[in-house]
Order: sequence, then C-alpha cells, then structure tokens
Amino acid sequence: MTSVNEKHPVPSPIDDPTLGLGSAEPGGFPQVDSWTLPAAPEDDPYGDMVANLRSFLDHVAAAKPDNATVAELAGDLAAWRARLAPMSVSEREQVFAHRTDLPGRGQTMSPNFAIEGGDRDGVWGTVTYGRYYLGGNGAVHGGAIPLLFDEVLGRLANSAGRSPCRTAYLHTDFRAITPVGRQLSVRGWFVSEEGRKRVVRAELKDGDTLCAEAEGLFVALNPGQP
Ligand SMILES: CCCCCCCCCCCC(=O)SCCNC(=O)CCNC(=O)[C@H](O)C(C)(C)COP(=O)(O)OP(=O)(O)OC[C@H]1O[C@@H](n2cnc3c(N)ncnc32)[C@H](O)[C@@H]1OP(=O)(O)O
Repeated sequence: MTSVNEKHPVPSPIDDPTLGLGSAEPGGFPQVDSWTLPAAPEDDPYGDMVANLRSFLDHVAAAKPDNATVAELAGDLAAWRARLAPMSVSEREQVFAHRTDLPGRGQTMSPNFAIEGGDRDGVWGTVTYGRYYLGGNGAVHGGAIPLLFDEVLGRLANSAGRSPCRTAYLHTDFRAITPVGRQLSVRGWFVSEEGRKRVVRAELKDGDTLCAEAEGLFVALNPGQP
C-alpha cells in the first residue's frame, strides 16, 4: 500500500521491507546498568541530528507554511527517506533509542528526558515538551505524559544490574495542566521490589505545581519471554 501522493508515494510500514526488525530477541531491550552515564562525545553528529529532528517536529507543528514550502519539504523528506532506506538494520543494531548517553536516549518518540542524577532507588531530571506535544490550549497532550513516565520508570526499573522487565500497568493521574515550552522537573523512585514485581512511582512538576503523577508495575521477564 502507498499513500495517495503521486509525486512522493510513501510505502506503508507494513509493506516496506526496509523496516523489518530482524530476529526477535528474547529478554527484550539491552539493559541500562547505571545512571552514571558516559559523557556524549564532543563531536557527535547523531546527537546533533536527533536534537535537530526534535526541533524540526516542533517547527512543523508550529508553522502555517504556504503550499510551495510544503511541497518542497515533502520532496526533501522523500529524498531523505530514499537515502536512509538501504541503511536499515536489525533492532539490536539500530542507534535510535539506544544512545543512553544522550538526553531522551537519542530518539524523538518520547519526550526529551534529560537525566540530572540517579541511583539504585531513584532518578531525577528535567523535560521540556515542545510544540510537537501540544494537546490544546497550551497544555501537553494527555497521551504524551504516560509516555514520559513509561520512559523514566522503565529505565529506572531496568537499571542497576536488574534483569529486563516490562510495564504491566502504568496508572497516571493528571493533577494540573502540563504546560508546553517550560522546563519541568521529573522524579521517579522505587516503592517496592518483590520477586518479579517492581513497583515504582513518578511525578512531573512545574515549579511547585504537581502536573501529573504515576505508579507503574514492572514485571521481570522469565527466560524466553519477548
Ligand atoms: C538501551 C535500552 C534502554 C532501555 C530503556 C527502556 C525504557 C522504556 C521501557 C519501556 C517498557 C515498556 O513499555 S514494555 C512495553 C509495554 N508492556 C508490555 O508490552 C507488556 C505486555 N505484558 C506482558 O508481556 C506480560 O503481561 C507481563 C510480562 C507483564 C507479565 O506476564 P507473565 O510473565 O505471564 O506474569 P504474570 O504471572 O501474569 O504476572 C506476574 C505477577 O505480576 C502480577 N501482574 C501482572 N500484570 C499485572 C497487572 N496488570 N496488574 C497487577 N498485577 C499484575 C501478577 O498478578 C503476578 O503476581 P503474583 O501472582 O506473582 O503476585
């Protein structure tokens, strides 16, 4: 299946052979061993590219471009898609979301969580939601907040030499609107760890205002579980 756009047909992800994931990997994603993150190298084109990609998405969301600009952009994007398609690799080899030394883990799907510190029991840092995450009337989209919590708590629950685990539930309470374009503080901490079950909580604050809080249960994977 392709898009209706004649000039730059876009294959559906289902039909695009360059987007295959490679072989399934029991045990899930690579582990995060510690919050003591290595410093990103000074000359880091990947980090630079991801930062620009995030900013690009914010500008796409904020702009009201004329048709000529939109057509030119569509052409540029189509050219980049064609250039990247032959470079597609398996999940284990991909760079996107595997750069734990970069803010936001070097990806653009979840909000740009910048870690300030952490230990075996907790993690803290900041996040600034760009215009891309706008739900309406200055507030962040409600779905983008659990996305942040899953990222923060998922990393915490998988950290410090713990075995890989997955989110079983993630309960979010929205206490006040979460503003777009402000630096917010984020904190996640362990509540309990019993057998395979890891209960963790997190909060998102704008200054002293509690915007949202969450509790997650992460269950350690048994051998062979995807
Ligand atoms: C560089 C890379 C960085 C890596 C950094 C990565 C950061 C991002 C991390 C993102 C993490 C994700 O989003 S992971 C993706 C979203 N999650 C998923 O896709 C998970 C889908 N669900 C599952 O696969 C499964 O349901 C599991 C594995 C969670 C659990 O299944 P299971 O293994 O069969 O275990 P099961 O016996 O059911 O449950 C074990 C115990 O947990 C309890 N339990 C299980 N589910 C629940 C529940 N929803 N609510 C209450 N309790 C529950 C059971 O009652 C039981 O308690 P008791 O009887 O023992 O007392």
